[in-house]
Amino acid sequence: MYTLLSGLYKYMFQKDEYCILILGLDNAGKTTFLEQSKTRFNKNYKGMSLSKITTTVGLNIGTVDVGKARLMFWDLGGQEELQSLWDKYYAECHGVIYVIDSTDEERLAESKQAFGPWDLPLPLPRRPQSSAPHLGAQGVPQGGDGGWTPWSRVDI
Ligand SMILES: Nc1nc2c(ncn2[C@@H]2O[C@H](COP(=O)(O)OP(=O)(O)OP(=O)(O)O)[C@@H](O)[C@H]2O)c(=O)[nH]1
Ligand SMILES: [Mg+2]
Repeated sequence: MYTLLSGLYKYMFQKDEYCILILGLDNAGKTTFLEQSKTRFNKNYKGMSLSKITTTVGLNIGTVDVGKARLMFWDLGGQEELQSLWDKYYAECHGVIYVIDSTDEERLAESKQAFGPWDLPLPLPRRPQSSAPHLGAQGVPQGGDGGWTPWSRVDI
């Protein structure tokens, strides 16, 4: 009986959870985008002043509920020395938002390069999960394949 009721409860109220990476060069506007999304979609969220946002060292995590989906955004630091950490998150994410400051023409080539050398296979779309992957001490996803779909090569 308990199993039946808990299954029904989960079916009715549990949200499918998706992890979305927010990538892009430093100063591109990733954290600002995340804060704006949280303010727009989370009714009770009192957004922080955008002028207080400082460069991200590590990552910021933000959750936004949209209908039956829960989007967990991982906003990673974009500084050059932090870009080498990006690929640690690919296997655990369902999607990527790549932010470009279109007014910063001088850095467009750099932005393309940071996005471009993905000579790596990207994961296929993954099925949603009921709980977020475990993040280790440095905020990097830890262990286990979580039953994800195998990787497949995608050319950009
Ligand atoms: N005018 C304008 N300024 C923006 C916009 N988005 C972000 N900014 C400004 O750009 C600067 C950098 O924004 P962040 O959100 O910190 O950039 P980031 O990509 O998170 O940078 P890192 O954390 O260093 O990787 C801040 O001064 C923001 O106020 C935008 O849409 N328009
Ligand atoms: Mg940031």
